[in-house]
Amino acid sequence: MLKTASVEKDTLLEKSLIPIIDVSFGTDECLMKSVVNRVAVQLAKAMKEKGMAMLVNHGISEEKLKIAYHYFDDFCKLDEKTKELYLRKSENGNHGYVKPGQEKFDGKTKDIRHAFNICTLNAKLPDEPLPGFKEHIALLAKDFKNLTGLILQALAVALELPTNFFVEKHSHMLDIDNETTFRLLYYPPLIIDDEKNENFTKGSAKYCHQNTNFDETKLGSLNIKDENDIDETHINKSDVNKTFTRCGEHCDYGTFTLLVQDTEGGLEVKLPNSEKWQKVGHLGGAIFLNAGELLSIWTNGLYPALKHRVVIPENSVACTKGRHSIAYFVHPDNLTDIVPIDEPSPSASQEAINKKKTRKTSFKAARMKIYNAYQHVQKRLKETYAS
Ligand SMILES: O=C(O)CCC(=O)C(=O)O
Ligand SMILES: [Fe+2]
Repeated sequence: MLKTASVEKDTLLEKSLIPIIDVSFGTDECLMKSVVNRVAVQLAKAMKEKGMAMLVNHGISEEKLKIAYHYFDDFCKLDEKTKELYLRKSENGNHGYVKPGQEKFDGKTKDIRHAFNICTLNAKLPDEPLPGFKEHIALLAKDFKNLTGLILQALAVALELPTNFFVEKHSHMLDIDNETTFRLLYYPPLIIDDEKNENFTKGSAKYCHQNTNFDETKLGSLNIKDENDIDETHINKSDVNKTFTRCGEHCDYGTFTLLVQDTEGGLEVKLPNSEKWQKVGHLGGAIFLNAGELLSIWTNGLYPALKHRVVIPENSVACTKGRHSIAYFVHPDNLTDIVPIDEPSPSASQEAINKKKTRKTSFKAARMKIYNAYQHVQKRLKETYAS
């Protein structure tokens, strides 16, 4: 059995049901090629059967991640007025701060978490109140971008396409004309109220100030120093995962997502062709990779998008600890046509289209769904932020 840092029992990691892929690569080109080929074989199996994998030896240092978590804690601690200056505004795209309760990933349940979407490093970032924020995020984002390059190559090799097939379609990540997003997340500790707490207002979530002093040596015990040090969110027992949740069920919209979490805290998935929610668990230092909707459309469902959510954990240790995560949502350049790979794109020559006429029915069906990457993500974002 795999030794994980899970406090939850019965996790997919514990049961060795999540493929673990070693992605260590150096700067040597020959070595890199052989790593791409090996990762391609493992990724093909993982994506087909599970829609997910855990990446290890990826080279992104724990230290860099921790500093990013701390920066985001400091951001969440700023007064409301300052935070408002950085709010995500739909009319300006996806960039910016998202307050707890502002998103409903499943369309009905409010997500209790702070999020900061970074779509480009040239957009407004809290460098003034938090000197060094931008510089640090830029370094970390570069690491995620490099790792993404390797995965995009491996995916192409896995699908017997030219190695740079996907790389070329993702040439503007974190730049203009591309919706790739680096997202900082903080899930506050939760106090589930049994209605005996007199500070508790029935049916509402109350946010206090942040606890930024997370201390790994306390893993497994409550991360609460004293009453004044808690960013506690009280919620009514009957509202748990009904009115409020940590992140409602959804599939990510793009090609794939890379996700790191500092601690367990309710991440669950539905394996392909299963309706059962299963706990992921926690493998310290690993990066969780999950397939998104565009990869699924591109591969005609061969690599299904992974349904996932973050629930309010039943386990009181997992529940009363704050949780940090960072998601790197990989998106193709906006004008990329999203057409199943074995179908000609609308911009392909008439000759190529004629060649495919024998498969009239399936092509017709695919054409009905043709849109570019930008149109797809905009449609999905509208659904997520509809109040
Ligand atoms: O924080 C997590 O573990 C998952 C977040 C997530 O799925 C999302 O923001 O799309
Ligand atoms: Fe997600």
